[in-house]
Amino acid sequence: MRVPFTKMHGLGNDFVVLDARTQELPALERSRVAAISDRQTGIGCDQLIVLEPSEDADFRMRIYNQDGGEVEACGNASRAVAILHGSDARIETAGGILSVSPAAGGASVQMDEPRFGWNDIPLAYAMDTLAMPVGWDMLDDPGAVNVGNPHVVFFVDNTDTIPLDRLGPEIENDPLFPNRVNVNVATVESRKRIRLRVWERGAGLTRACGTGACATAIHAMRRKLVDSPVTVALPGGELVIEWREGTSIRMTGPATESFRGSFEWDDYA
Ligand SMILES: N[C@H](CCC[C@H](N)C(=O)O)C(=O)O
Repeated sequence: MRVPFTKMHGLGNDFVVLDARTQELPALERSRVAAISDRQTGIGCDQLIVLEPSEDADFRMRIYNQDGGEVEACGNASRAVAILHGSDARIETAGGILSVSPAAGGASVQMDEPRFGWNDIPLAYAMDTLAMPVGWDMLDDPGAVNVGNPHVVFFVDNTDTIPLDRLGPEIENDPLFPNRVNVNVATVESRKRIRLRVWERGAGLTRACGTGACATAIHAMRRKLVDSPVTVALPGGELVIEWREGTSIRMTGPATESFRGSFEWDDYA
């Protein structure tokens, strides 16, 4: 079966988007997701995105990490799908309902309120998620935020000096995080600007992470280090995050359609 796809990215965090709203697709096994996502032997992407019909929203967006695992949220993909859809939409995800509005060259995304309870992240045992008494090597005193998916946030003097390729997987897979975790290392440059690098659960180092930018901005606001809105500068570019305690999160930034193609379903088992 020939399957059309759209290759997209948000600040270099890239996606293969399959539209199952009009074309029925067989179930996606982990191995097939990993094969399609593989940059050497497959099409290559950080996440595989599948659009489906929805009872509760305009459509549903399923998100699969490069390792084949299905997850709850993907901020950059939400903006990419918004421009693909071409008009305002409510999108159902496993992490909640999103409202997206495409604009010139990008989109803004309204997401559910963040959650901070230790068992909402989730963590394996109770602790204060605003100042967690844990550390790994030079990374300590983190915060944890769930923005549909789980994030841990460390503030450091200079993000470029952190060996995230080594510490990222160690923290991602630590038993403290029963669902694993996305690892954010951030430098607060001013009350209006944060620099961020992310080791993503199930995808590794990416050029940008939309939910990571949201989680990091919110944690910095909770610690009174930045104001809202704040600009988050990732290796791939900048996002603007707005949030007030007790309200939903708004993320605004670019998204791009790279190219369209098709593949033979049975080529990726
Ligand atoms: N790795 C993330 C999913 C993708 C998030 C990232 N690509 C974004 O833009 O939010 C997770 O396992 O929760």
